[in-house]
Amino acid sequence: MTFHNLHSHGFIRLACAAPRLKVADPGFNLGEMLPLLRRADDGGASIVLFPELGLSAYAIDDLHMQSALLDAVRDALSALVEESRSLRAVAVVGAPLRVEGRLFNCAVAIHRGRILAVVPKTYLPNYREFYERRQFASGERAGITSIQLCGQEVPFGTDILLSASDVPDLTIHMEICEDVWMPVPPSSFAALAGATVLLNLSASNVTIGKSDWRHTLCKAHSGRCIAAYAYSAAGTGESTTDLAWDGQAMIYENGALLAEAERFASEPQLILADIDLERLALDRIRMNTFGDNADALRDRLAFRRVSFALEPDCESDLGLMREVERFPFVPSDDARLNELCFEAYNIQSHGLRKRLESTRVEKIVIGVSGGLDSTQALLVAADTMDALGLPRENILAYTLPAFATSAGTKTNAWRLMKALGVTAAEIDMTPACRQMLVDIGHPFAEGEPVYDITFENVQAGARTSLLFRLANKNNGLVLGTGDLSELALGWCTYGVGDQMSHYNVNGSVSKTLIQHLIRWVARTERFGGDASAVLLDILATEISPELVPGDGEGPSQKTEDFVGPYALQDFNLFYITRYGFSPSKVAFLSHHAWSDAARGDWPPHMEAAKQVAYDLPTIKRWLRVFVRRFFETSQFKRSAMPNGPKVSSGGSLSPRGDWRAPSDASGAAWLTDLDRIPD
Ligand SMILES: Nc1ncnc2c1ncn2[C@@H]1O[C@H](COP(=O)(O)OP(=O)(O)OC[C@H]2O[C@@H]([n+]3cccc(C(=O)O)c3)[C@H](O)[C@@H]2O)[C@@H](O)[C@H]1O
Ligand SMILES: Nc1ncnc2c1ncn2[C@@H]1O[C@H](COP(=O)(O)OP(=O)(O)OP(=O)(O)O)[C@@H](O)[C@H]1O
Ligand SMILES: NC(=O)CC[C@H](N)C(=O)O
Repeated sequence: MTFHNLHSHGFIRLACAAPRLKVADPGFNLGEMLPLLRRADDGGASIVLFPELGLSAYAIDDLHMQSALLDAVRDALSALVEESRSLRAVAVVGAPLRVEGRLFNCAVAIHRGRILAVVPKTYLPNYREFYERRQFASGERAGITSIQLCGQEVPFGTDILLSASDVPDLTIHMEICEDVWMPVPPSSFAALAGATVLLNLSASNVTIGKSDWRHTLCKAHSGRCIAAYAYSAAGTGESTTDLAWDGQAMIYENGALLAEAERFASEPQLILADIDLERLALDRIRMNTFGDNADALRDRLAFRRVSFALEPDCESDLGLMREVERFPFVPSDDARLNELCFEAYNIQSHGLRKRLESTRVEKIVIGVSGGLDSTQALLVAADTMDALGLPRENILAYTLPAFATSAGTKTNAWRLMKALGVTAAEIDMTPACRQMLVDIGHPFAEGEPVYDITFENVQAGARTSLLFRLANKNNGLVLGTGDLSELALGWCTYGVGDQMSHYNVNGSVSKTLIQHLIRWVARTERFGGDASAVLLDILATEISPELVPGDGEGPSQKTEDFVGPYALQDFNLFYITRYGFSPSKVAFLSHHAWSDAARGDWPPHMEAAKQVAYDLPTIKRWLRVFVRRFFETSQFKRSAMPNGPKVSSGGSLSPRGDWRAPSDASGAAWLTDLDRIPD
């Protein structure tokens, strides 16, 4: 398997086809299906789903009981079986089939000349415009386990799953239209029994608003089942004697819409999307109650498994047919980003509000550097005071310059504190830091330009020590500012340093999101025009801890030169901690998200200069830094982190919350996997 092939990373390509159709003309209908099937197969699809009763057409009423029609369906099926010999994909088609004197509305799965299974529809609608029971029998209690079809002995029943022997986690279930409109669809049991790809062959006539309802069903069902759910409904050509058809086809994965066909199209429709089977399997492991639910319903999960070797193309670069956002914490859709910013601020500020109320402490002490994190924490603090009806003067904000503080950040710190109306003060940290450097015999005290970790941490420590004592003196809480990305990388000074506080509102907010939160406050002018102006200046400032003196031309320490671009590190952080993906898979995804600056949407209002691309070697280089720092050197900092609210999914590293890990682990397994990424 090659790195650039999607099958190497737990993906499988799924297609939904909505072909043109003629009423009661199986020969014509097969002729329309085949080109779509071949197109999907050429495009790397492993499963191609067609609509309910697609060979005969759905709305043909009593014509379903005509021998000539049923024979023509069998002939078309035989032809399809022959055609499938030259294809890799599993074709799933709908057909009316006579079995032991009854007629069933069936899904037929065909792969390389073999009919894998026939699954009859369970729930036959017989209300309002539907009359299926007049022609069909339900497959639920048919008592038939296999049938003869096209010269083959074929498993038959509603209790069948198709399991690929050569693709991990690929288990397919088929159900038919009405089946998913039930309170408990057959696919619920299939998912609990291990099916990851749930297929629905549908013929759902359209009425106003019905499309939304189908979306709701598929979205919720795919999420509830932690599965892919593909839905392909009959469209152009179905009989309009009494009804109309829109050909709605869609593919969902765990609540997210991956692809959707044009409705009411005059041309045949084919949609493809790549399903992340590994992600589904990992999420089912993580969500322990999924397994509990299976245990509780064990007597309903007696499925027969039909095993087959899919033999997908594992060598070619087939691309990746799903959108991978560059910023997993920052949506590129403006409306969603607005909503997310609103929620993030409220979560942060509600967390702090509760802590102040329960401690009966009414003051906050915070160090304001003019950088991003302390700005965000200060904005949250101001919001919290407003919500509690306390004066903003209760925020005791300090700017604490030392050896490396630049005029620019200090000016911005002052402008921000003034614009927000908090109690502002400046304390020069240089004498205290110099004294400690003298006391510990550091060469800097002798005038030598030694700017090592000790030199840096003396400053971070002195600031923290001072803030805690100011909190004692003023009966306040020290508000932490360190963000999620810094925590992941261990980019903070432990203990007596910025790692510690009484309560930290930023611990679950990534650096890439913080930038947008600040921009959102600036744009919405929540704190007035003066505040907005300084916020935009802060956003334009280079990210630096300002612990090592510069040469007057900007900071000497650019954080991203050390730990890598936060854009990439937040990507790594999200996929490694939220899903548990291996580094090589993260690199594969990151390459799709980041290799071409012109592909896909960027978050709104993002500076053009930041809209850059990263090649695979760069991605690999910084991923190695992430793996080393995250797994090997910084867990002890997270094991002792202060309290603070979880803000985003995939955004908590609290040992009391989402992330429990040993502080003395080896990163060897991740580093070995990293070597799978080509240079
Ligand atoms: N597993 C483990 N369990 C317990 N203790 C462990 C440990 N591994 C190391 N240690 C101890 O911890 C020490 C390392 O931790 P620590 O003292 O924090 O020091 P360290 O992580 O080496 O340095 C702090 C880094 O954070 C950067 N920083 C500081 C402040 C703010 C920002 C910012 O941009 O926001 C960045 C700073 O530039 C520097 O690179 C080791 O020397 C060792 O004594
Ligand atoms: N000059 C300063 N004055 C006051 N507080 C400071 C100063 N420098 C650092 N701090 C405190 O230490 C924390 C960590 O410092 P650091 O400079 O790394 O973060 P930041 O400037 O807030 O944000 P960023 O990491 O994005 O630059 C700050 O958030 C702030 O609370
Ligand atoms: N074919 C079907 O099972 C159609 C029934 C489904 N409830 C619908 O309205 O579309």
